[in-house]
Amino acid sequence: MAPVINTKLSNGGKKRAYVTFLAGNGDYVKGVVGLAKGLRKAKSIYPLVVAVLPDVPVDHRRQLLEQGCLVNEIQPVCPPENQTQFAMAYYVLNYSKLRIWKFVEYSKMIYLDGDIQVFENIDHLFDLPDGNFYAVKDCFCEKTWSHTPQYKIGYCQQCPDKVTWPEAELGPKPPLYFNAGMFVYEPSLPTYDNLLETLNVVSPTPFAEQDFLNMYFKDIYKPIPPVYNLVLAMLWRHPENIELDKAKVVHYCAAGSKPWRFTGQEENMERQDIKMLVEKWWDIYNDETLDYKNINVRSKQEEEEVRRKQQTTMPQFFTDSSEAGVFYYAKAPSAA
Ligand SMILES: O=c1ccn([C@@H]2O[C@H](COP(=O)(O)OP(=O)(O)O)[C@@H](O)[C@H]2O)c(=O)[nH]1
Ligand SMILES: OC[C@H]1O[C@H](O[C@@H]2[C@@H](O)[C@H](O)[C@@H](O)[C@H](O)[C@@H]2O)[C@H](O)[C@@H](O)[C@H]1O
Ligand SMILES: [Mn+2]
Repeated sequence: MAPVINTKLSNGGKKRAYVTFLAGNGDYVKGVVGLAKGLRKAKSIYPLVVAVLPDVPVDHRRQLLEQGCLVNEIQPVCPPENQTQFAMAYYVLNYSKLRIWKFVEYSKMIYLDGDIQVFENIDHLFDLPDGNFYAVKDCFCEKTWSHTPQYKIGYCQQCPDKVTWPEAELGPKPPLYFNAGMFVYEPSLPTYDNLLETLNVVSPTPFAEQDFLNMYFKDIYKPIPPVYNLVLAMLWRHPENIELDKAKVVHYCAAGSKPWRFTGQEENMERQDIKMLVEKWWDIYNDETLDYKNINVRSKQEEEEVRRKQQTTMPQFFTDSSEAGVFYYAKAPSAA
């Protein structure tokens, strides 16, 4: 089922933004606050929109607004009645992510899970050619995949030559499959309507909306490098494919790796690289200089400083104003 291709002009002068998803009254709000501060630290120029389900409490919404986020309430999306055993019971929540295709005030958006941190600027991804769906390839080796034929024969797209896909027994090799914790997409009402119509006629599957999005966008999916979504399990499943110091985006999706509830008890959570990444997440979360209110204060002080300097005489080492250096000062930070 090919998606309705975006017929809108490539940007039509419309806006761009990051978008994440928040449900419930639990601790994922910490993840979103951390993400907002991380985008600010990475000097992103785009805002962070947070699509919140109605059950997100006022206090959590206030925290997000105070961090400069744009809070959009969305209605839940429930898959058709089903007996599916989701890989994680709460994955049924994640179908509500599909509402972000309605945010057509934006020409292009980058979706990021709330358990993702952006450690380096990735704004350049907004300039990827329109008409495609960009995301990082997932891995099939965690036991969350034990229900699949890939897992059962030890096949993974991260190392396609390790175990040859047995076409005779299992049919054609599965198409490339992305992790839906991060993707670059174009909001579109026709696509949104078609997504929801299609959802009503397909049976839900263990990875919920991630499976659904992979099926829906398989014809226009374009893989991007793992530096844009380091799925933590790659560190022990496919270390040969990862250069940790080059990771721009880290996805804390391995069991036990959510920084705000990290205990270090689960399998692989004793690893030094995991502990380092969790600490890096907390460094940003706890950095008060990254709070939206402080950033604004600081940029006003910097502008004041620049104005004061500009009132002084032109430094003698400039022969004339044409050589005068342009005083650079911090632009007002993005809303994120
Ligand atoms: O109780 C919850 C569970 C999930 N989420 C959102 O749904 C996303 C997907 O869930 P999660 O990241 O836990 O899935 P994983 O990537 O770990 O499989 C999260 O990042 C959050 O943005 C949420 O807000 N509240
Ligand atoms: O609702 C399904 C979820 O599926 C994905 O998480 C999974 C998946 O990536 C597996 O491949 C990994 O083994 C596992 O660790 C990881 O949690 C997305 O990250 C999440 O946003 C959401 O779409
Ligand atoms: Mn996630």
